[in-house]
Amino acid sequence: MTSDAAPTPMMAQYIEIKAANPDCLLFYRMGDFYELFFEDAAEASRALGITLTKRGKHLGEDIPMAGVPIHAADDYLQKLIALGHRVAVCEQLEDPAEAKKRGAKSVVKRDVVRLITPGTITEEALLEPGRANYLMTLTRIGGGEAPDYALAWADLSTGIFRTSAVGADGIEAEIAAVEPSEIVVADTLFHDPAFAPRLKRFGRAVRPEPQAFFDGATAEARICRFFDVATLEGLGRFSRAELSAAAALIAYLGKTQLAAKPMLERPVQVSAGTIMEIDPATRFSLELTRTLSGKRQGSLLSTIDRTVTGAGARLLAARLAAPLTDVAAISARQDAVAFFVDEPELRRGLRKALAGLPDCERALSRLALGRAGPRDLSAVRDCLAAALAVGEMLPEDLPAEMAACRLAILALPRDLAQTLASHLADPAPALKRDGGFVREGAIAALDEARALGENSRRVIAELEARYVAETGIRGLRIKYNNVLGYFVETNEANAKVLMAGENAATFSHRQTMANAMRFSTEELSGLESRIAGAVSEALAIELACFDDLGAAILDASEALRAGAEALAVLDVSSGLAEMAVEAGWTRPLVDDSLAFVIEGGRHPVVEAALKAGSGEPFVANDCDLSPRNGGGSKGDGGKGSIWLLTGPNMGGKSTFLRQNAIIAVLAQIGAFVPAAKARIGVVDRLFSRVGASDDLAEGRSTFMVEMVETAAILNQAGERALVILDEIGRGTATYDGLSLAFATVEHLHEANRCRALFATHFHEMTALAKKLSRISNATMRVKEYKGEVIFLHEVTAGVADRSYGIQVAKLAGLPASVVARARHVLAELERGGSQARRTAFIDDLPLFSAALNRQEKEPEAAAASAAEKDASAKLVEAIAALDPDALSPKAALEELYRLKTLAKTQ
Ligand SMILES: Nc1ncnc2c1ncn2[C@@H]1O[C@H](COP(=O)(O)OP(=O)(O)OP(=O)(O)O)[C@@H](O)[C@H]1O
Repeated sequence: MTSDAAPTPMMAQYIEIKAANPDCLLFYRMGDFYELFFEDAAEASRALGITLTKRGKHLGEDIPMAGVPIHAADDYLQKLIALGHRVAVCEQLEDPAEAKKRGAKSVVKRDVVRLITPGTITEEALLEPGRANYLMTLTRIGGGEAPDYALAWADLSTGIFRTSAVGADGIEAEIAAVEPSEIVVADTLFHDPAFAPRLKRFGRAVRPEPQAFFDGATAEARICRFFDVATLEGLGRFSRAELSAAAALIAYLGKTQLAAKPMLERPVQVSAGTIMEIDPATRFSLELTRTLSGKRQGSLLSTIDRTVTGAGARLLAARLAAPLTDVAAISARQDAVAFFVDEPELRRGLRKALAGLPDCERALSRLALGRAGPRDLSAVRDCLAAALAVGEMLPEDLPAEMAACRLAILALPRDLAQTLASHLADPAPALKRDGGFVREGAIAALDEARALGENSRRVIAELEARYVAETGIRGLRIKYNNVLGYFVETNEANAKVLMAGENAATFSHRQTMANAMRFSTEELSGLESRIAGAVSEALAIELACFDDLGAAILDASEALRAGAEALAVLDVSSGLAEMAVEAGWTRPLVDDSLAFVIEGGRHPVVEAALKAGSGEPFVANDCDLSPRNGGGSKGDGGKGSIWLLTGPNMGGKSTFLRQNAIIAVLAQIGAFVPAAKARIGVVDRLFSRVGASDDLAEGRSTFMVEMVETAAILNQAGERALVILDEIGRGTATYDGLSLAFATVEHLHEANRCRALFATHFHEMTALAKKLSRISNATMRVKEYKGEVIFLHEVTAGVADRSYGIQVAKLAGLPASVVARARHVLAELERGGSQARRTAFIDDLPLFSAALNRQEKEPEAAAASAAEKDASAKLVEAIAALDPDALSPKAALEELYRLKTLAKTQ
């Protein structure tokens, strides 16, 4: 390296730190900015639209640089994280003055204090209020035929920590239910060609880390160390895979949070079988949390969400992602909703008390991580006050779930609430570094220091007036800047007065400016140190108060968390009650039977959309998939029924299918449902295949995706499953499709024996109702009026007489000539007859005859192709050229062979 190529000490430090964090954008702290260099600068400039500049040279080349000011860093971080970047935050670890003491050229000590990754953010500005932000680890233990898998997930911003052992088949379903922002897997699993394709669907969220993070042998010890316990026995019986996943999560937190220790609750096991399994395709097609186009607005969650706090919205999302299967637990939740339905006054009062509350759970997490500001303290204060007010509202006699909430609220520390209320100013500033967040009158010493600061300012004003009087200079001013501190300023002409005679002893010259001169005086310096002392003393008192309040909050964190959770539960229950009252929902009966009876069911999202749009009413429909002889478990009674639904396009089939699945989901999260009456025997697994989707990223066509998903259903659905299938087999040739649809329904009936809804355009299938005992036909009613079709959206028993596809096509704006032509073809086809006759009809039709003529002529045309003509001509020529008389017998034989070869080439 030549001397001009040697990096400056600072650049050498940068390069070293960057080398240790190669996969992150490095935010390198320099004064009031985070600077980025080299490729990082170019990337950040592209992603954030910030200016790319340069600073010095490295190896003879300019060093690209881009910077973001500290105060705006959160906004920039948010964008980078949303784009899938990871950011290493490198801070100055000492005062620059300290570094200077070591020598003029020494560099301020810096190091990375935190890696910001999508799954580990905690800042309010980077998080969505109503959405949990999960970091997840996936572990595989044991090779061979049957390895064990487990997941662990945690929300750093709220402290939730869960583990779950999963079967190999259920991994994607469980990941989809949690919707993590980041999934950490061992690099060996990440690169395993047999497993890697399964991770592909989660895209950039998946992150490989060293296998050592997942080491099973040290897992338990690592977890115990983190929670400072001697054994995990009291927490449940975790499988080895679960321990490995939980320990890996803790290891990853160590790597990203470095010194700071997040406040996680002890891990809670989510045991298989307690939650309705819903695979990713079903979640997608039912639009539970996102619409088919990926938006939150318009999903089931956004339609039913009447919560008024961020924590409530998160809890509702979590409940919707994991409907229960335990009847008692469902009924306990229903009791709470029912209570709020019956108590409108209390519901309103409670929702008013909770509305707009800050996020206490997230404030607590930031406090534990040492990243809190004054507003986090005031968030705790406000939540505590609201919780205590809610506690007053709640009567003693409550359903179990609410009674538990009330107990948690009553256990909240009232003295802390008082301390916070009496100490914190309102509103609080965002940053603690400038003080101003402690209320006047809270701490006597602080009031004194502040008064001194204030007084000193008054004394300065008095001093200025005195100097003016004494010197007779009216333009004399006392000013302040960071370099000189307080100083006296006059213009040049007046300065002479200050420098002459007696004045010269008082005013000592400090600085000459373009049109002013600056002086200091002893009195002024004395005052200045008194003021500075008072201000810094006041700040020190405030910061100490911040620490004390923070420590007091953390001491009570368990109770506070429980209280915050209680408020979230009350928010969800009262929100669901609000929804139920607003939209006329009812409490479903959920039991252990196999019943599935919905009377007057509605699709909440379509109904809301109709209301907001055309204002048309939604037509309610019944559905009954119960076993034929009641809900028993013997004989036919133990097997669910199947409805075969036919009807016109746009008739409302998909809506009907989906609404029944959605009602089952709502019932099992403990909500009321959009139906006049409903009885649902617990559904343990929900499958929905509605609508087509390509999976081009994985190289699968629409039909292939449909078959893969159908295969999953037929292989996995047990008798407690609910299966919704829409137009299976439509993506291939008619007969193939029809045969597949037939076989699928037969399999559902005979092998899976589950409750199912099956919509189809193959009217031939309705014959199955005669053959299979638990199949019924249902259809969407339509009316025809003057050749137009009117959709009644009404489901009735029976079979659709036709599909009305052409009428729908006309509504869609197909050219009139095409519609007329299609009617004509249809009429001919419907005249029926044998396949041969039908083909003959079609052949007679003008368009088809044209096509046919072309087809018939095609063989001739082919025969007359140039190449063939050439070959025949050659053969004729060769025969003509022969002179049999002139040939010996041997030559004649040779000629014969030659002709034969010529003929073969034709
Ligand atoms: N019960 C209902 N009451 C009122 N309007 C409805 C009802 N069901 C469906 N609709 C309206 O009809 C439209 C079409 O419904 P849907 O997509 O369910 O039809 P479909 O029979 O599945 O059609 P296709 O066979 O073409 O997929 C919906 O977007 C909605 O506006």
